[in-house]
This record gives sequence, structure tokens and C-alpha cells, in this order.
Amino acid sequence: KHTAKLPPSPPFLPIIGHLHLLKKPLHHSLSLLSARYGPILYLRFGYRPTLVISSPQLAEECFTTNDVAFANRPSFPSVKEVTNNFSTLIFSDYGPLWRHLRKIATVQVLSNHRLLSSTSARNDEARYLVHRLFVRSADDKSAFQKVNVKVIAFEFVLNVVMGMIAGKRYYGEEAKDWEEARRFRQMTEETLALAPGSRLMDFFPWLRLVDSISSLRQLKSVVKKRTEFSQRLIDEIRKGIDAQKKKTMIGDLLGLQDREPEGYNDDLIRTLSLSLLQAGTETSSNTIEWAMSLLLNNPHVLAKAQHEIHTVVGRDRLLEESDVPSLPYLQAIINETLRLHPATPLNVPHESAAECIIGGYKIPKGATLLINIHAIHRDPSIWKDPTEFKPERFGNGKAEGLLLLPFGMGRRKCPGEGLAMKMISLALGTLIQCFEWERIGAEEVDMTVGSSGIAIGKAVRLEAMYRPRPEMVPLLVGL
Ligand code: HEM
Repeated sequence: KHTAKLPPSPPFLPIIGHLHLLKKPLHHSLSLLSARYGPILYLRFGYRPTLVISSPQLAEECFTTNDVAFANRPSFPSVKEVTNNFSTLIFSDYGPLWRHLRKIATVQVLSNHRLLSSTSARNDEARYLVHRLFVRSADDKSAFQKVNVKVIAFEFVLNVVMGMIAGKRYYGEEAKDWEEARRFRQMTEETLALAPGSRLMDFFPWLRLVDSISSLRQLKSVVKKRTEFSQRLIDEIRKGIDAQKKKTMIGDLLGLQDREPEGYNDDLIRTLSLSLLQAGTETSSNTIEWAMSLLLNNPHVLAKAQHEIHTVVGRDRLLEESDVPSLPYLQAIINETLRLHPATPLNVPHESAAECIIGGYKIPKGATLLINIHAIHRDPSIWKDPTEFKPERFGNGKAEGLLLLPFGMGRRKCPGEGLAMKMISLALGTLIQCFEWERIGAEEVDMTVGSSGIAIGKAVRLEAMYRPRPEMVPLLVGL
């Protein structure tokens, strides 16, 4: 309909299009192409037209005037298999099902009101976290002990999110279900390995039969595990083993199911539970791990954060969620971490539901949209010394006028932003308050990025040395 041209596009090959230009991690390859061809790129991944955006102005244009046009998710055949025909909150198209799921997730778990009423559970979880670390620390409390930071961050985050959804704690003294926690981790890893666009069939539909012989078996096995896991969560609460568990998202939804069985059936409760657990745990725990890695490579920042916490909170009580607004430097550290290492560097892919115009170019219907958040956050025309870790650039906790979009934008923006920021600041703040942290050796922490998936963490998991701060030992002993 429009006379406008398609966006710039590098030369491509028949059949594979531009796939030969891409290497892992994909956001790095796309940043290099954008540096050469400009902030709006039109590529072909096999048969799939793909729009790559790497400027804040163009990202805003996609998610303001054209937000509805881009509100769908791409219909990758591999995702169809894992998501029961795109029926999850993350991968459903913009429509009645998505609206229903999103409203429940927001009202039942992620609204400000719900987050406020679950504050004390998160404070308790932070206390358990530092208590577990204190108990595991060396007998001689002045000696350093090694810990895998990703593991402790994941334990904390999973306990918090699982507590809100199903009233369960997998890690801690009274927690019993280690085997179930192990199954969850394994299932999450297998699901992440099946990232959208990870299969040949996603780009070459005619290869579907060949690909599916190996892929479909694997996909079906993951689907089975996911269904069984989430149904167990529902069944436990339905049996009413623990009245406390009724005050959870699943408990609330089972109450609604009694009144409206179709609108709140088990399929819907399963898909919502899995969407929140899997969207919330890797992203948030990876961010805690990146933040700690950056702090270990920048001890002066760590010392400044510790000084702020000790000045504001003191040494006689543990930092709590309500302290965070008074800790602007801690918030600046988290913003700077999310700037340098956004948990989903290419956002979650969107798809155009109609032809539209972006940056004066014509974008056809059915184009996959990738927003290169990683490139936007490191644009030298916007950020001074873009690759350096400088929390100071956020002044009072926010960089005024600079577009930071680790949680996306528009109507599909992450609904878990509030919860994520609370969990990350609480965990990081209490870890800094209670313990001294050092690198394992003299070498800097390896900051190589993992290679595949939507949520990308570190390639090498962070191990660090820690010991209780002497002045915090009396408090830690009494926890
Ligand atoms: C550091 C932590 C997190 C980051 C950086 C993050 C980032 C994102 C991003 C970039 C998107 C895609 C937005 C778009 O499509 O434009 C997203 C979607 C989503 N996130 Fe998060 N997220 C985080 C934590 C969480 C948490 C804690 C939850 C809930 C427990 C959550 C639940 C979701 C859901 C359900 C969606 C899909 C929304 C939809 O399609 O409508 N996220 N997240």
C-alpha cells in the first residue's frame, strides 16, 4: 500500500537469506551489522523476514504509535509445540487469551497492592539467604569461603516466586522438596535450550519433517515434564494439605475455578504458573550474578555501596525492602548492571500484525521484530564511555532523559519489573551488608556472555570468596 522502501539490507544468499552472517551470541552479530548498515535493518532468517532495531528513537516508534501493530509474537513452529499452540502469556498473540492471562498475572501476583502485601515474605527470604550463607561459611569466621553466586541467587529468587505462586520453598532448613527443585532447574534449562528460533523448522518450513524426527521427540518430552510439574503444584493445593497455601496465586485461582470452571481451568493455571516461574527466575538471578561480577571487578563501587548501606541501615538490623528507596547508589548499581547486561539482550521477539511504517521505511505484515537492547544501551552517541561500569551516571538512581529498556516497552512490557527490582535490590543489598566479597584470584571475573537463548546469562558461572563482616557477626548469629 505504501510507496516507502524496505529498510536497508545487506546482500543475502538464496534460501538461507542472511543466516550465514550470524554468529552466537546473536546480539553481538546484529550489533556489528547495525554498526555497518544503520539502526534499522531488514534481514531474512531463512524464509522469515526480520526487522532489527538498534536506536532508542526507532524502538519508541515501534512501541508507541505502532504498538498494536507489533503486539503479536512470532509463530515459530518449535514454540507452538512447547506452548500448546501458543497458549502461554509470553507467546500468545495479542488477543482475548493474552488479555485474560495478563490481567490475572497482574491482579493476582504482580500488582503494587499484591507486591506490598508480600513484602514480609521477601524480607524473610533475604534473611534465610544470609543465614544459609553464614551457616555455610568457614568455621573460622575470619577465613574466606568459596560460593557459587548464581546458585544462591537462583535459590533466593525461586523461593520468592514459588512462594507467591504455590506457597512452596525449595531451599532452606525446613524445605523438603530438593528433588522437585532439581527437576524444576533441569526443566528450565531444557526449556531455555528450546529458545524460539533454535530449530531449523523455524526458518525452513520445508525442513519441518526432517527436523521434527529428532526435535519433536525432545520437545514433547519437555512439554510432558512441564505439564506434570505444574499439575503437581495445583493438585497439592487442591488437596488443601496446608491452608496457608490457599493464599497463593494458585489457591486464589482454584477459588475462582469453583465459581467459573471454564474461565479458570487447570490448563490456564498451569500455563500461568509456568510463565511466571520461568520468565522470572533466570532473568532475575542472572542479573544478581552480573551485578556481583561487576562489583568484584570494581571494588571501589562495592566499597561505596557498602558505605551507603551501613550509613542508612546500620549494623543492628538487616536491610529490608522498605530501605531500598533510601539507597540511591544501590539502585544505580542495578540500573547500570541492567544497562550493560540486559537479561534479554534482543528483547522477546514481536511480530507485525499489519504493514506499518518505521523510520520512514515500509515494514511488511508478518515481520519478526528484534529490538537490540544490548546495542541501544551501549550506543556511544547516548552514553559516555558506554562499555564502562559507572553507576554514578545514574545520579539519583535514574538517568534522566536516557532511554533504558531492559524490561521492554509498550503493552507487552514485562509485567514483573516491580517484583524483579525488589528481589534484585533486596538480595544484592543484604549480601553486601552482611559479607565481605573478593574474587577467587587476582584475575578479573570473566564477563563472557553465554551464547544462546532469549534470557542470556554469563558463559562462566560466578564463583566468589566471602566471609561475614566482623561487625555483622552478632546479628548473623542471632538470625
Ligand atoms: C531482571 C529481571 C527481568 C527482566 C530484565 C525482564 C525482561 C523482560 C522483557 C524484556 C520482556 C519482553 C517485553 C516485550 O516483549 O517487549 C519480558 C516479558 C515478560 N516478563 Fe520479564 N523480566 C524480568 C523479570 C520478570 C519477573 C520477575 C517476572 C514474573 C515473575 C516476569 C514476567 C514476564 C512475563 C510474564 C513476560 C511476558 C509479557 C507478555 O508477553 O505480555 N519477568 N520480561
